[in-house]
Amino acid sequence: MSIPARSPQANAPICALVVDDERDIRELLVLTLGRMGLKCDTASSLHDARALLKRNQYALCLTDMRLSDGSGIELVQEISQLYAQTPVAMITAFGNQEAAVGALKAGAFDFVSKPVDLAVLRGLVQHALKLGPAAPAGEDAPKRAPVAGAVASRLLGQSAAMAELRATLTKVARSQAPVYIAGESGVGKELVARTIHDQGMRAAAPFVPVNCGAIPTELMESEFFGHRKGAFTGAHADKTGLFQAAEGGTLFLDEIAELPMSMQVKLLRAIQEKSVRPVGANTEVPVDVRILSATHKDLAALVEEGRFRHDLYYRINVIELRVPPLRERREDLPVLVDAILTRLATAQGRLRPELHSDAMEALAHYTFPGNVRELENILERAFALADDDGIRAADLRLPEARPAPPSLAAQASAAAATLDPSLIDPRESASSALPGFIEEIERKAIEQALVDNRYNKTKAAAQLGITFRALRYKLKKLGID
Ligand SMILES: Nc1ncnc2c1ncn2[C@@H]1O[C@H](COP(=O)(O)OP(=O)(O)OP(=O)(O)O)[C@@H](O)[C@H]1O
Repeated sequence: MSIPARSPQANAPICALVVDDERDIRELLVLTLGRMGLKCDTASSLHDARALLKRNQYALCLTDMRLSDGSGIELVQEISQLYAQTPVAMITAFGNQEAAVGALKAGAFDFVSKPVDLAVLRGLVQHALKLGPAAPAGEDAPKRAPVAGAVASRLLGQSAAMAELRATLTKVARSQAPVYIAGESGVGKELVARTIHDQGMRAAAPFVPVNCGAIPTELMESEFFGHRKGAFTGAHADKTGLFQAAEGGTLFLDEIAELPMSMQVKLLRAIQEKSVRPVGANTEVPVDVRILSATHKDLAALVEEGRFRHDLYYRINVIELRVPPLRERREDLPVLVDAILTRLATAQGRLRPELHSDAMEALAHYTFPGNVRELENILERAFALADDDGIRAADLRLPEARPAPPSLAAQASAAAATLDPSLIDPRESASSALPGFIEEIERKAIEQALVDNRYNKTKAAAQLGITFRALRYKLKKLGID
């Protein structure tokens, strides 16, 4: 079917289709959209909606879930397939998360629950309009937004897996559906989340990454939802939470598996109701935030074990993306190595060193348990050690190229030795000032523990005798990425 191009004239009326069998709701929606400058056609049944869609082109369709002659889901599916340039949103009954998730899976870009909150509805309409001028999700989409191509190129890799991931991201960016990003540590999950944000219609609004494992449990509610002055001891002023900080944009919940059960319930509520209640406040504040989440853990297994709420998993996992480990896409190594070395050289004002073929060969055979982040660390270290002659395999100091791995007991005593300040000569340290010296000891111990535990932070923290959160804090403080 050929779809007429949308009128390029800026002052041509923008048309929306409102589908609901309740007259009052239709009128409310038409009034609200009318105040936003949209002209509306209305349909009270699936049959009428189909007829209108055949004749006209719409910048947006809002449909109720239950229609007299069928389900709104059917309409969502048809619009996504036949009129892909029309964003469609579903109106669902309050608290009916199955319907909301079903609509998103069927291709709706968003949903709004009844009773319709007009502020939420206005936000949704604005987002829908930013999706135009219409371009089908798919191959044409990257050409539409100039920022998209630029950002997509940051997610490097020539493998088929990365090409497929980039193509999926372009489609996913158009939707408002929650995306769950699975993959090992250091594989690029946060970069994927940023790319979705940057390519989507929320790009101009904030991208707020949150490490769920780094917030102390007792502060979580206030961090996420904010608080009112006087809500608890120490609440000296009103504080905006992370949801409100991400207003209009994206909240990226990294390490979501670390959320305590009590917080999982509250998070689910905020996501479903699209509103938050700051600690100490009497009223809810509507929020318009897209939720992306990630963890390196097997979330489905945690759900099975009863350690992660099934309903929250179901809600955040409308679209699941898997970022493959680096060892499954070794073709990406040359382009990644090239980009990382160029970045290091530019940052340090040095010439980009040559990577000798023996070094590339060694990288090609290495398993990269810490994925791209580990590759970055390896190259950074090699870059520091390399002379004008370039980087050779020995400069990489790959764990597997070292002498036979020590036993666990030997590893433990080696870690303990690294922690023993008496074995480190402060005169050999880059900084002989006490804070710098202590930091250096910490850095060495942490780096060693990470290598010993194949970049598994939970195990590294256990080896170091500190909590996972404390390790995350120290990694951030010491700038160990
Ligand atoms: N495909 C890629 N192209 C370019 N850089 C990448 C790619 N994948 C990862 N990186 C880089 O590797 C580093 C680690 O990536 P990122 O922080 O996104 O990983 P992660 O999976 O979120 O890690 P963690 O599980 O530890 O939170 C970052 O510096 C990121 O820019």
